[in-house]
Amino acid sequence: MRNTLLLHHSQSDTIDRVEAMSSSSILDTALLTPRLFDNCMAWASAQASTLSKNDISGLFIFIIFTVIILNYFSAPKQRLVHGIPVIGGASKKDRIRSRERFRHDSKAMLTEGYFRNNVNGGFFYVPSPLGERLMLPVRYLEDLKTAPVDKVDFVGTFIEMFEGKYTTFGSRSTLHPRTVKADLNQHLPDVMMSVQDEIADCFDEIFPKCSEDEWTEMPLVDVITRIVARVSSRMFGGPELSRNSSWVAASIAFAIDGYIGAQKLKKYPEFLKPVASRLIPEIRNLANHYREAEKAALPMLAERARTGERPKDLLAWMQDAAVDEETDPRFIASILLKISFAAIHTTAAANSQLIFDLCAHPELISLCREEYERVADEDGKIGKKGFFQMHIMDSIMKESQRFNPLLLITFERIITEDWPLSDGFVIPAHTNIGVPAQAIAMDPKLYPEPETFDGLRFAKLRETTDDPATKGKAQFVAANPQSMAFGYGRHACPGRFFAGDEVKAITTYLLSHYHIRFADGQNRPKSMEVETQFLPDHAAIILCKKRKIA
Ligand code: HEM
Repeated sequence: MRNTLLLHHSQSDTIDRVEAMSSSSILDTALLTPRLFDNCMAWASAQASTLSKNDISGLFIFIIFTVIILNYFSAPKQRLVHGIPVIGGASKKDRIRSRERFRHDSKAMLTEGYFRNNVNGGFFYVPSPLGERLMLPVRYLEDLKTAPVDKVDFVGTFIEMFEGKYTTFGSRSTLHPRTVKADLNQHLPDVMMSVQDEIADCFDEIFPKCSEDEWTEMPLVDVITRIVARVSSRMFGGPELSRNSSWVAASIAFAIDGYIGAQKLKKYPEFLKPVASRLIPEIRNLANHYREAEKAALPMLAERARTGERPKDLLAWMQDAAVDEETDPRFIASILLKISFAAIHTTAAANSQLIFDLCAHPELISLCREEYERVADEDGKIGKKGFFQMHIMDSIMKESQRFNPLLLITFERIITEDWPLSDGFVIPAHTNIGVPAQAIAMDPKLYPEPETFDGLRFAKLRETTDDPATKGKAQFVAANPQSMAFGYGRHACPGRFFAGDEVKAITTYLLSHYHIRFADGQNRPKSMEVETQFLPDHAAIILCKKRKIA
């Protein structure tokens, strides 16, 4: 998910920061700051040489006690609005139990909240390890979609979710959203041409070798993630970057290490995190990934600065668009990792879910193949018009995402000061807000027979209406109050147009060259709930066989 990533600082010192971690954090937080903790520790160490063993133990107990007290009194307290239902019960005991439940049963809690309260325009709280999240009825999205970022904070949610103070996840730089919006989306047709070359190479090199006669087992999510990482790297920095296997490995591992590291760190109380973060191997690995990003990007940036060469890739657009501290090549290299976090696992998840759905509904596969034959150019590639004409594939992708979006909650924001809505309701400061995206997608008022997977649902809608707005809303890339998988408003995913074409191109290549199916008796793998995330089953295997192409 997600996601823009990195702290607000002159990011040239990212590696040092990860290594020295908390010593110079500039993130303001009402929780105990790492600096305070480090200062305490430094002072204690200085004193230790002159003290006895008993004195030292006493000193440490005193420091930890002081820290806990400071932490308690300085932590921002969430104020619950009286009268808004809390899923699982409003008493303190119930909320503590529900916060735990949210870790693995979030979908049911959000469904319960939405269909009992929100569907008719009511708010509800869903307890989670981050506190009681306030779920908003979508009519309030208009009040919030362009709110100032310091009052309705998007990046803060990543910093909280991924322990950004220690993992560096969560960037307040706008360089990458800016360039994705302004440059990538504008040059998408050109980019997609080279991306399709990369896909063919990826299938040759990464996809398991299959015969035409026997079915071969394939761990789908792993293979697709490696393909998406390479294909995305082609867009980030051309063939030089996509063929750099150390970079590609780092771009995949960065997200995994950051994610696992954050999960491990969450088990510690706030005041121990500055120390614990230095001991968690995954968080320590992040510094290596930054080094790898610099090793890959710095020579490319230097060469391009020397020759004035400007290939059509994100690295070049970022180099041109960078201002002030963003112009530091080490900063640009670090942003490459942030954008790969936003782009790779998100797209790989959507693509894997789509392939699971195609295996579960094999009748759709032949429709996709026929559609590809209709829209492909003579050389087999898909052009701008062709991508747009792929209504069937687009529809299946959207239906697949309706059932299995990557995020159960989107439009996640932290309200930093009391924020009045247009009807006078005030969201209290320090509230995490969001919209239950997956529950909305199952609302029968919006989607008739929502529990039925109808791959052609959106294609039929596009064919049976003359209304351009309805046609637009039926597209995979639509971001509106009924389709919240890509968020909404000022931060709605700017990479969704690339992601949509990338998934179409990868899946079309797969279907044209291979047969796919589940093993006999195998059901569609269920997604895994991890708090707000709804992840494709990484252990699931599908079968594939090379197609005989006449
Ligand atoms: C199917 C794949 C993807 C999904 C499901 C997805 C989902 C999202 C979501 C839910 C948000 C937050 C929106 C909000 O809260 O309003 C977001 C933001 C973002 N996404 Fe994506 N994303 C995907 C692919 C990509 C790709 C391929 C890129 C880059 C090329 C990308 C770049 C970004 C960026 C930069 C942001 C932050 C925007 C900002 O700071 O204003 N995403 N994405």
